[in-house]
Amino acid sequence: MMEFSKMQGAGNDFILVNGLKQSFKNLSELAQKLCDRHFGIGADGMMVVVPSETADIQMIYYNSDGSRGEMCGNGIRCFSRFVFEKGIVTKPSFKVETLAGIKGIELTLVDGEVEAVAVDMGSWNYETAAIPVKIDKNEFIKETISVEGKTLEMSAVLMGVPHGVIFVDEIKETETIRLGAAIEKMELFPKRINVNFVKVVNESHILVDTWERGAGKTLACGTGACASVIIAHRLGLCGSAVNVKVPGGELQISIDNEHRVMMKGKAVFVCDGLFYL
Ligand SMILES: N[C@@H](CCC[C@H](N)C(=O)O)C(=O)O
Repeated sequence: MMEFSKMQGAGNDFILVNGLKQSFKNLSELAQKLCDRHFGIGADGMMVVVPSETADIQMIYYNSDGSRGEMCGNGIRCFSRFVFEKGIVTKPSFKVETLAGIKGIELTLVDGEVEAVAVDMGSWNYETAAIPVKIDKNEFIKETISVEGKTLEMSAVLMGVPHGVIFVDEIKETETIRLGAAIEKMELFPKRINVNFVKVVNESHILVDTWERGAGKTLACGTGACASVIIAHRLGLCGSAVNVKVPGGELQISIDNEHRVMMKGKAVFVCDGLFYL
């Protein structure tokens, strides 16, 4: 038996495991087992708490298909509330090591309760070699792709994990699923890619629907919300402080003068339990 917590951030749901108390042989298999919505608990991803030599604590992230993700925006907010409320980290401002670097966390406490979590997501990278995109160009901005009989304009950015952003007049969930699934696995993206369909409402409000690499269509994607704002801002479609509405809730994203992205949103406990291995 193993102890777990289930949490969600804007409907992006996760299983959290304290790796300081329990050790596991194969985390990829464990993630697939726990995240299975029929035979397991059900979640978009799994996070394990492990010690860090360079930050206050380290987050290991796996997608529901068992692949490792370098970073997870909604996940790190849940992870931060988890380590604070379980007494693993005792201060409301701390640092979390991820495969995409060290992220600064600021918990908003109201009457001792974590009301919101702000994350300094760091900077982004447009270089095609870093994202990666298999194309003979330095950046992948407003490029034409053909998929499932459609011609689309897409931009890509690395926001800890690879993201594609496509602006649309209307978000259609069926299209997010049909096109997202096909784009994720295009040869153009050798490490696969997350795909965000974005409708700009005005310069401070956008709607985002995401197909996640390794997890499929989810109700929210934190890094995807950041990537969507970064690209929309670069193309002059929105300002530097944006409210992002996703199917499962809302996130506040802002870009500062030093090219750092800040993300703020909720992190909610669903339940604690024991899982039969
Ligand atoms: N849900 C996420 C992103 C999780 C990782 C992603 N699926 C990948 O493997 O790139 C978020 O909130 O950022």
